[in-house]
Amino acid sequence: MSVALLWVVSPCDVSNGTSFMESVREGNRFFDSSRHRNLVSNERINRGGGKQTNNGRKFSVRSAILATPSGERTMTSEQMVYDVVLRQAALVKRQLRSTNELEVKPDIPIPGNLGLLSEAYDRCGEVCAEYAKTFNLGTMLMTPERRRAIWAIYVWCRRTDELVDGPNASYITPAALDRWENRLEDVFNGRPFDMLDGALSDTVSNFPVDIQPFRDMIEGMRMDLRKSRYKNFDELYLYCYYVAGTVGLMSVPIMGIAPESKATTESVYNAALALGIANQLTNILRDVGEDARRGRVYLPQDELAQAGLSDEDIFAGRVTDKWRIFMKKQIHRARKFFDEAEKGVTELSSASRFPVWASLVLYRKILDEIEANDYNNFTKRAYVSKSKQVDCITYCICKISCASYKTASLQR
Ligand SMILES: CC(C)=CCC/C(C)=C/CC/C(C)=C/CC/C(C)=C/[C@@H]1[C@@H](COP(=O)(O)OP(=O)(O)O)[C@]1(C)CC/C=C(\C)CC/C=C(\C)CCC=C(C)C
Repeated sequence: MSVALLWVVSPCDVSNGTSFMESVREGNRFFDSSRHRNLVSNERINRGGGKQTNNGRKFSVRSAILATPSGERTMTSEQMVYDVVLRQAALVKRQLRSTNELEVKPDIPIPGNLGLLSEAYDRCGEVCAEYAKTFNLGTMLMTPERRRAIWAIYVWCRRTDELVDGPNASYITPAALDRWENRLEDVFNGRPFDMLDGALSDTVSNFPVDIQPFRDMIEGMRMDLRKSRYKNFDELYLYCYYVAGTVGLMSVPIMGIAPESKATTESVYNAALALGIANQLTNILRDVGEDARRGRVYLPQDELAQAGLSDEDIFAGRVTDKWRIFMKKQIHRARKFFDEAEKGVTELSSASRFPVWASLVLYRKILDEIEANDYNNFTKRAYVSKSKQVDCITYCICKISCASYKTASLQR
């Protein structure tokens, strides 16, 4: 399956890492960039200039995130990430204010043989259907424009993750990630390299999506290359934001906030961030054994030490009482993030709620399964059975129907 996706990632990338790098370096060769640059600048004018800021040129959150010149951090990870949340929320609000303006949007030219935007989106849909069946099913409730935009984002995230987690991961260097980031900048500047990038280029020109979460996801991949231990939860939080919280921030501008929602835009984005963090923490707790076999320990080192545990205990894979107590605390923390996320789901546009609920409920259930395995996440993979998945989905449908009923009665 991964090989199939890598082909989708870039047909010339499969054989070895060098051709991947070549492809990134020569990313614009199919493209008439001068023509497109004009089209993009026209588009910006049509949108009242909002897009310029959207594409991230005016701010550099990265430098805020990292450090002072002396190398010391001045804020916690949570504070720094909240900056990105505020930025994305501000962008959405700006776009809302300018929605009355007439938009004449040029098509993004798609490189490659097929040439058509709709085919590019169809290919994204196929990848989604292959890799994320349940989620893909949920997207069927969304409007066609939203559904295909979410597909395009999904595919970009999957390709980014495959760079460090796929079969060619050993070829990936920080320089290759830099090239992937350059290619991302090209996507946001309307200069896609391949058809899948083309779908994303079109998406980001249609929806108020900020580039920063995309850059930050690549930063998470860099972190994965250079780091295999996390000193404390602050460090882990930043990693979880990079690789998963970003997905929440990328998705909400597409899914949309319900017009009747009274919640602030910031609070909805915060909930989206929380869902990403909760999912990633859960993923980490489920995969402790698997990660340890790759020499990785994502659990906060200071909390392990406080619990009287060390990396050696993890590598030995012994489920002791100390481990159970430690795990209970970690699970408790992940659930808190799910609770935070729940508050945002009902604020999303009605057609987007179902896939989000489904992903929240199914992922949260993994925590119950870790408990049911008596905290043995070394040799047992917590897994939600098909019948439990059906129960979860039924629960989501009920929850959504109740919420819609309540809203309808309030409006009457
Ligand atoms: C409806 C929905 C879930 C939309 C998200 C669609 C989307 C763009 C997904 C991209 C996911 C992806 C490929 C991310 C790459 C990095 C990565 C692998 C992150 C881990 C996901 C699990 O993936 P994996 O396939 O490895 O998992 P399994 O091993 O198969 O279990 C993550 C753990 C995190 C993914 C993060 C999310 C899905 C966050 C979603 C948040 C929202 C959609 C915001 C919802 C809004 C509110 C207000 C709550």
